[in-house]
Formats: sequence, C-alpha cells, structure tokens
Amino acid sequence: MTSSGHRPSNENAADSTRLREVKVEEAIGLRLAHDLTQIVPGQFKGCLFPKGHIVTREDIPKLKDIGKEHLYVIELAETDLHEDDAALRMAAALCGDNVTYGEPREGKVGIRSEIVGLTSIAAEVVHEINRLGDIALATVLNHRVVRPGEGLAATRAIPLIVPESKVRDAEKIVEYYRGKHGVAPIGVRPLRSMKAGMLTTGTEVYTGRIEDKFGPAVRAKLEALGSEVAEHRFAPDDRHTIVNDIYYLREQGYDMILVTGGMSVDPDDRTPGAIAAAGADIVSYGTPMLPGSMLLFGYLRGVPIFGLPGCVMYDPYTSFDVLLPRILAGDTLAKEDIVALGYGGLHR
Ligand SMILES: Nc1nc2c(c(=O)[nH]1)N[C@H]1C(S)=C(S)[C@@H](COP(=O)(O)OP(=O)(O)OC[C@H]3O[C@@H](n4cnc5c(N)ncnc54)[C@H](O)[C@@H]3O)O[C@H]1N2
Ligand code: MOO
Repeated sequence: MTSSGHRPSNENAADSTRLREVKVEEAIGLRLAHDLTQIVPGQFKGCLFPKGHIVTREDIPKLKDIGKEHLYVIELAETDLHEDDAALRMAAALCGDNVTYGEPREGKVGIRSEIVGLTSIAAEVVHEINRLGDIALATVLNHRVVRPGEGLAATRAIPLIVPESKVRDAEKIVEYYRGKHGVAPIGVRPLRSMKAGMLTTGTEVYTGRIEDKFGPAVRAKLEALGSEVAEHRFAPDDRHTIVNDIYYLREQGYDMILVTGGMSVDPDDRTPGAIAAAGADIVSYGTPMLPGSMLLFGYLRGVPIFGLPGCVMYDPYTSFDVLLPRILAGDTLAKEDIVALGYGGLHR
C-alpha cells in the first residue's frame, strides 16, 4: 500500500485522512479522491466519475477504458468529513420552515423554497459561519420574495476534506440562534391572502381625460402574491373627497388601504394630507428607495395604509414591492424598517 496522504501520516489507524492507492478491482465501495476525466477525441472530454464517487463493480471496465489500473481513494479520519457530508450537515442544521435542500454536488448543497413567501435569513448567523473558514454559506438577502423551487441559500465545503469540528462549530452557532429566537436561521415565511380597498386619486383620471393605469398595475402586484384588490374607487384631487373615501374603505373592513397618485409636490397633490387628516398614524412619508421615494406608509386604526406614488404603476420594482410582502407576511412596520431600505435601495 502506498500512502500519499495530503497530510503527513505513517500509521495505519485512520487518525488522519489519507489518500491510498488501490488496484481498480479492489476499489469497489471506496470513494474516489478526485474527478476522473475521460477524453475521446472529437467526441467527449469531461468528468467520467466525480470525486467522492463510490466505485461499483460496473465501473471497473470503464475505468480500465480510460487507462486506470490504480486509483486514489480516501481513507477518512474520524475527525474529518468529506466535502459532500460537510455541506449536507450544514444544510440540515440551517433549514427551517418551508425550505428544502437537495443532493450534494461537488461539495455544495442548495437550499430552496417550497412556497411563495418571504425569506427569513439571519445575517449574523451567515457572517459567523463564514468566519469559521473551510466552509461557506451564501444566501440571498433577507425579506425577499421567493417562489417554489427558487434557491435562497447554498452551503459549500471549500477543501475536499473538512475537519468535522468546523461543521460542529457551525451547528453550534445555529443551535444557539434557534434557542434564542425559536426559529431556524434560514426559512421562508408564508404570505397571507389579503383584501385591499383601493382609492385612485387624480382629477384627470376621475373625469375620464386619461385611462387609469394604476388599477391594473396594483392589481397585478397583489395577485402575484396571492392577494386581491377587493374594491377600487376613484376621487378627484380634492382633499375632503379623498378623506371621505378613505373613511368609506376603512368602514368596509379591508385588510389594507391603498391610495394612489397625488403623492409629490404639486399643489394638486392632496393624498399625503388626506391620509393624515383621515387620522392615520404616519410611520413614514418619504422612503429612502428609488423608485418609490414618495411612498407613504402608516396605520389607520391598525389597518396598513399606503400612499402610492406614480412610479408604482410604471416600475416593476419599487418600495411598494418591498413593503407589500412584509405586510402580507404579517410584519408590523416601524420607522426603522423604512430607514433600513436606503442602504442598497437604489434600483435605477
Ligand atoms: N419637483 C418634484 N417633482 C417630482 C417629485 C419631487 O419630489 N419633486 N417626485 C417625483 C416622483 S418620485 C414621482 S413617483 C412622481 C409622481 O408622483 P405622484 O404620485 O404625485 O403622481 P401624480 O402627480 O399624481 O401623477 C404623475 C403622473 O402620473 C399620471 N397618473 C397619476 N395617476 C394615474 C392613473 N391612475 N392612471 C394613469 N396615469 C396616472 C399623471 O397624470 C401624471 O402624468 O412625481 C415626481 N415629480
Ligand atoms: O417615488 Mo417616485 O415614487 O421615486 O419614482
């Protein structure tokens, strides 16, 4: 037996991981230490067997075809993990509600959403795990909408062999987070189906001078997330009328009130004043995100109320598209949630 370990070792016991050279006939059931490449000129060049592959009896003629009489196999020390097992253990530890993980491939395991929902990802856990070295965790940002099958994270082992202690350290970080917060660091929160009452302001629309474009745009945005505009009313740029229509929508008991247009600086822009006059607690008028900076968000007797600026009917991704799913996921938004949008909030 030739020992050509990637670490010094002259003992027989598996107290450190070694590469061992074996005859192909004797390699059945053992793991390949690296990818094996086949080249057939004019036809194929690629990986015939990936590293980590467990050799079977059927593989032997194929191995001989590519000139292999001997192979390197891994003898894992008890203190080490193969890259696939390391990535799998990390994924298993990290996954919470409504996510699933796939088979390991080249030391990587993908974590996917099972539902339409909002990502729930603990940034501090991601940072702590990535500080450990030898293992890596990459995720999308927190509070993003994901759809079934869409990836939101991937774990990866960096070397082929990873000290088991690294994975255990990652598991401890996750365990601590679960204990403190009662949820896993990576999950997806479902969206509730809500009924919105919508009021479109603008004399030019109310009088029929121009066709309404807000209705179809906002309806599509809600429907894409499993909610609906249950009623759509129209008002001219008159503050008193807008206030009364807001009262009306509130009385209907809708889960959310959306008031569109008239959100900026023109003398005919009455919407922010009307929302305030209707008695809403304004969380924020003005949002540090572009597009959607003129958005207003507040609560009218506990019911979320949005003032939606013109860009919402025009741009596919605005501050409304960021905040709406938060409401559907059941979050109560505070000023700090709006403030946090600015960093990374330029989308033009
Ligand atoms: N000097 C400034 N100008 C603008 C500012 C600003 O801060 N200072 N903000 C800009 C931003 S951001 C936006 S967004 C727009 C629009 O804001 P508004 O919500 O006030 O929009 P309106 O003035 O009501 O209308 C703008 C435009 O869109 C048409 N419109 C409105 N509603 C409908 C509808 N339901 N269907 C079809 N078209 C509609 C309206 O006729 C106007 O043409 O303001 C920037 N300007
Ligand atoms: O708010 Mo405008 O609402 O940024 O494009």
